Amino acid sequence: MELKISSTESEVLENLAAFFAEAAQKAIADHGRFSVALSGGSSPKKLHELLVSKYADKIDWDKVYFFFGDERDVPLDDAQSNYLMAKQTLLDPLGIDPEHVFPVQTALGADKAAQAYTESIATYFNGHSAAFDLIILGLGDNSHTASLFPYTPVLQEESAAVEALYIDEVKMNRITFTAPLINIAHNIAFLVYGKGKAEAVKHILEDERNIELYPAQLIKPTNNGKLLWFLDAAAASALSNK
Ligand SMILES: O=C(O)[C@H](O)[C@@H](O)[C@H](O)[C@H](O)COP(=O)(O)O
Repeated sequence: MELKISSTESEVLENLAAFFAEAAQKAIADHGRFSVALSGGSSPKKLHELLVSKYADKIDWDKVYFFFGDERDVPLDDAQSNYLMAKQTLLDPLGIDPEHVFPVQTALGADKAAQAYTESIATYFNGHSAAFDLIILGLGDNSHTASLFPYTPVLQEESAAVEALYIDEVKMNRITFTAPLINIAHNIAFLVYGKGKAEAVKHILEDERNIELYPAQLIKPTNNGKLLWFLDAAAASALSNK
């Protein structure tokens, strides 16, 4: 695991954008395409905007394939949709071919959408191990990541790739990558900035293992992948070993 602590939010975003570009270039050179699972929430918006403003002509975007680490069980044109946020801040501005974007088909209903997403991922990886080239994750102030929330059954999932479940904390169904799917990725990058995340970062990185309370502790590469934490000083401020 690698901590990349920057003094400011903009430096964190610059670092992750540069890592994204490097990972994309390596994957495209190695196997002709780059599979990335985007994070939801608000933190990634500025990363997307930076990729558009600075990397539009530095990455072969036509060889990038976009998935979503989790999705809210809402229509894809709903303001809460992670797909809609990515469409508005990244996919449309870059003119990404919709054929290269895999939204969670929430119109099917949560359970069927999770099943369909599992099949889409298997088809993309053509029966091989679903090892994404990059999975970007956020961190909630309650230590959840993707839609792996505290005290939910999905935390115990050891084989399924995608699960749908009702999350009482947010009063909605979510569809989420499971920890086993995230952990086989070649690169896993947390993007966490702001003081409000400092306690959660400390829980995940320094407190005793308690995955029910701190689900993001589940995230550990199992396929020789890289785990990187892109943090600003504020989000890292509660760490004793920086
Ligand atoms: O669908 C979601 O909301 C995300 O996948 C979720 O895991 C998010 O990354 C964290 O809640 C942090 O969200 P913020 O970046 O908005 O703080």
